[in-house]
Amino acid sequence: MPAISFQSVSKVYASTGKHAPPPFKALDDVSFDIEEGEFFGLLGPNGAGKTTLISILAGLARASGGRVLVHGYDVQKDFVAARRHLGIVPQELVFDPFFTVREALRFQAGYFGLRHSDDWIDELLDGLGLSDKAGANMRQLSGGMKRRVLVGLALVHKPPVIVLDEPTAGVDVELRQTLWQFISNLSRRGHTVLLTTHYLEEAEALCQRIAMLKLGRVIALDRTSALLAKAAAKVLHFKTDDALPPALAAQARVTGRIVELPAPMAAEVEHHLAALREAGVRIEDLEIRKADLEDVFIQLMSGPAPAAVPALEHAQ
Ligand SMILES: Nc1ncnc2c1ncn2[C@@H]1O[C@H](COP(=O)(O)OP(=O)(O)OP(=O)(O)O)[C@@H](O)[C@H]1O
Repeated sequence: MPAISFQSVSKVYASTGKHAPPPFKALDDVSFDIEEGEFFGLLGPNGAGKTTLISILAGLARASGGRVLVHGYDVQKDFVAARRHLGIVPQELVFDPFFTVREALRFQAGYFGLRHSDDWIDELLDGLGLSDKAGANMRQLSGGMKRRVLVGLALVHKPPVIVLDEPTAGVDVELRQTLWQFISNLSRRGHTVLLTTHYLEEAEALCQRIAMLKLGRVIALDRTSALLAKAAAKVLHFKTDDALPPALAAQARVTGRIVELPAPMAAEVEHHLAALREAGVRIEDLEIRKADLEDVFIQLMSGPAPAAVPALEHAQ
């Protein structure tokens, strides 16, 4: 049985009020399964529908169509059982300012009906580097520490499925490392992890499979290694102050003076260099590097309007 099963999920945000925008389809027939024990990445640009999908999974929003199962429990019909299997680390820093860290964790454990959870709470505090802050009031914590507490709160009932919605947005390198070490440990212990992130190198390093969403549809779903293999084999990286010839400009990723040009076949490296020479483009600091997940992401996101990936391809 999959840990999470999204089955033809759609979401239309209704138009509310007189001057409101028309109804908006944020998710369109999203279907895929996440297997037990998988570390799974959900990627997509701003507005792709990631948070909407996670809100439906968490029971915070209702799907307009389709259904979502967690360990076989429907998130709407069997909300309590489904929720018990889920630990959700939200994007927003929401917390109760009146509790200490330990009190907040105990309170959350009680909410899930767990009474003797102090050993686990100590392990969580230790793993998240919060032991010395256990008695601190939530108001006294830095933003990064509050985020660690949110992770603790999500895990206090030992859920088999952990969902992290952009957990490292605006977080320093040290916390990112602590967090990933901790989550990777849980993954090794058999927990299922669903991660949404904008840091593609994070997804590349951690996730076994990745789904990419664009305008509410799944446009790619595969093992991370297979997605990388589909990417351009090489990327030309250089600096220039000159305009690129139109044929190359259409394929290039330009950031200020830096240009990156995908070259799926070795021969294209030569071809690109010849085209640049012919157009009189002066280049500096040329490097030829291997493609990474960011290249795949950009290729897919800049492609034509999405066609959904057939549901049958989703099985592992
Ligand atoms: N309550 C709402 N009412 C109307 N439209 C909404 C609502 N919430 C989200 N949307 C729209 O649905 C689309 C998907 O939003 P969503 O927040 O799920 O995207 P996302 O992939 O999580 O983006 P981000 O990476 O910016 O967090 C967006 O176009 C957004 O404007």
